[in-house]
Amino acid sequence: MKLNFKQPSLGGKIEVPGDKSISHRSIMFGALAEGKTVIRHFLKGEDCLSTIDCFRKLGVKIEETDEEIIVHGAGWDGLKEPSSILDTGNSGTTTRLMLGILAGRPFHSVMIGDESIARRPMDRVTVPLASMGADIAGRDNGRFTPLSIRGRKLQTTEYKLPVASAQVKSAVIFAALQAEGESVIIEPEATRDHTEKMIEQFGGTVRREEDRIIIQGGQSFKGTDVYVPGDISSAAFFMVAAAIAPNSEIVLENTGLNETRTGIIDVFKQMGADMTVEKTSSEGEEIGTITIRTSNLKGTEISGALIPRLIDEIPVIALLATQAEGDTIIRDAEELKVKETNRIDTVVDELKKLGADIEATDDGMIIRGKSKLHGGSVSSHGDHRIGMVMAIASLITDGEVELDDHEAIAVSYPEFFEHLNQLVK
Ligand SMILES: O=C(O)C1=C[C@@H](OP(=O)(O)O)[C@@H](O)[C@H](O)C1
Ligand SMILES: C=C(OP(=O)(O)O)C(=O)O
Repeated sequence: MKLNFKQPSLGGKIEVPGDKSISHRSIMFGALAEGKTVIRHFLKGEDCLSTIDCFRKLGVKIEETDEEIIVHGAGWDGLKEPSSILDTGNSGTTTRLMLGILAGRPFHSVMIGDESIARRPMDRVTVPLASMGADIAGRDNGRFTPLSIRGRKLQTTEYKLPVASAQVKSAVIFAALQAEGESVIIEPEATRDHTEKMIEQFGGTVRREEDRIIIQGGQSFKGTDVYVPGDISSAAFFMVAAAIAPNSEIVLENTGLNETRTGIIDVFKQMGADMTVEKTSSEGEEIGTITIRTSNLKGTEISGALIPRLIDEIPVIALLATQAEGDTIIRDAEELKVKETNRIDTVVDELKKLGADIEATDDGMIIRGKSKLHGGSVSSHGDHRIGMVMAIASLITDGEVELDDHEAIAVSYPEFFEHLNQLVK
């Protein structure tokens, strides 16, 4: 795809598509609940469509209209042995969370994903699940897909997460919900808490005591209505676009503002961005409006507890940092190496092709600011977020950007180019 924007300004108002993490979980809880769940503003990205497809193969009736997804749950026992392989596509969230569900169901299932999923570590989930009695086999001792799950009765656990990962936490929560008695999950650093919030929304209970999440097994859930807020991880691309393009001001309505996800807002503030954030609803998931204008940015340091709160936004923050005054240093972000691609390497390599002064480190990157970017040929490497970073970069390049494999963007943001063209003046 050729991108030739001639350094435009951005203006206007959009609502980004539904949050990916919440969309996945709404299908999962809807399937496990008894009765009907109606989901509005669901993300129809490829990853969430993979989740729908897997639950249909497990015997759950799911209807799709333009406005709503309707899940007809029949409780935990409503899931049936699938007669074909569950294909999780490109989605780590689908693969890992479903392992926690399937480990405790009384049937056999097989899971496979795409080439990227086949490289991503699954032992971070299969090891704690095995300690609860799960029987999961896979390539390289259960480290990689394809995985075969023989569902069994599970025991409770007290598990301290070795990595800050909401996917691992959520998989263990789904397993703990099926065990008899109380399980404790200890989280050294807070990660997104959509699973915990959704347990309550579907009529269950979960206790949080500092870094301990306490789950009572044997809970059942009741179908409900879910509104999925806009995905702040998708909004991030246009926040960066408006901050770095000249004479710009854009408004992003109904964006999710869950505290465990708003690290990017903290970074924008640290960098001195011209931005306002207004909360419009605080029931369940917080929602609000973000307004962002062309900004004079300064470099910053991003590390520690902030990392899990903006993990998927780091590639686009790297682009933002190329336009700031001074250096930006990102540390403690090794997790980027096990995403759809090694995102430290892909973002550094691709931004360099456009003239950015950026260097990979063991656990992050160093970006020197005020780079003048030029055109060039780049690739998403099949990673949706890298594809969107390069498309946003093309707004400020002197010359055309040729983006290979832009189709990957449909994984999390099918309307991305439509929204981009709408905002470009
Ligand atoms: O739980 C989730 O929905 C997600 C958790 C994060 O992954 P990790 O748990 O691997 O950090 C994030 O990168 C991913 O996009 C979605
Ligand atoms: C890492 C991501 O997703 P997942 O782990 O679900 O593939 C992402 O969306 O950036």
